[in-house]
Amino acid sequence: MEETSSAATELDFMEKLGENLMKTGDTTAALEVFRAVVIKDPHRLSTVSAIYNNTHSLSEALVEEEEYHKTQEFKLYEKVCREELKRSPAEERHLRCRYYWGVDNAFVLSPFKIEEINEDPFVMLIHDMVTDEQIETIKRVSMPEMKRSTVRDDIVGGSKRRNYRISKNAWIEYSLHPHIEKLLHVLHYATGLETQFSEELQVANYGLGGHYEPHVDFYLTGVTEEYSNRISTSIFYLSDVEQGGATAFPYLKIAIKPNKGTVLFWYNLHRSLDGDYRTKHAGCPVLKGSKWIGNVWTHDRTQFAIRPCGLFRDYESSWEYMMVK
Ligand SMILES: O=C(O)CCC(=O)C(=O)O
Ligand SMILES: [Fe+2]
Repeated sequence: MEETSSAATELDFMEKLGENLMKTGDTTAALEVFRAVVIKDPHRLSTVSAIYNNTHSLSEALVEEEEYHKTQEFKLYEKVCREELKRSPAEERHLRCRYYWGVDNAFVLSPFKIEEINEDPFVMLIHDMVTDEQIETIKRVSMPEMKRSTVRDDIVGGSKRRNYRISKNAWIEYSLHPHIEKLLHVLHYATGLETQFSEELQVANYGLGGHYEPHVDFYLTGVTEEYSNRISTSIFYLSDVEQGGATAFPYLKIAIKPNKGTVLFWYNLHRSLDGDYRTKHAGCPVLKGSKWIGNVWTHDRTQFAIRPCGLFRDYESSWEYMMVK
């Protein structure tokens, strides 16, 4: 429904009020105001999330990382990395391992080995999906291009180096080699997603102590029809890691150990295409060995055949995870 201009002004005002409450440090009150805004106009979820996240980090700009390290979220992340916090067998009992013949039964002769990791948000592992030959090619072409990783700055734009992400990475075009092209092709058959709407392959390498602290992969700002959001993440594990280096989801209590050739897949967005904050995840510190991964971020354009939207906006279920406590 179109907003009338007076409703818009009221919502603008409420957003400003929320922002000011954030600056005074009263995040609980701010969130209440933000929630009221989103209930009135769900389309404002992305602006409200951006205000929330921006103000949050701006107010802590100087000591941001130290402050973050004191939060419950960070403690949760550390526990999940150390495997001190896991789901109980009861919580996992509905999850299955199964063979999947792929879209159009195209892989009936060599079905995908799917291990369901979580139902909602959906997370799965696809075992033995990448061959050693493909992995060698990916490493060979990306090695000379590897540079210290940066992160996108949603506040002032651009990218910068941050201590919360210590690794090297390179962006590789799929068309560079048939082995790399095949990754996308197979990913389509395994997931049903139109993988032509994917970013270039991001190859990353973490050395000893390398890590990537909790974050979401979806964009908080800058999403347009032209540049859509990251509906899914697929992490191609290109090496094993002797110790540490799991991909951890603090709120889901899941830590996935890298296993060479396996792909970890999850949806970042709700069916309503709102960001799902339950998917916050991290690369735990590498304690021994070296970790290689390839990231494929597929965008949400024309994915409705495989993932139609629901009847209702479903962002509510992940709202509380937006706030870093
Ligand atoms: O290293 C990992 O396991 C996670 C990497 C990640 O989350 C990312 O590159 O966005
Ligand atoms: Fe990520």
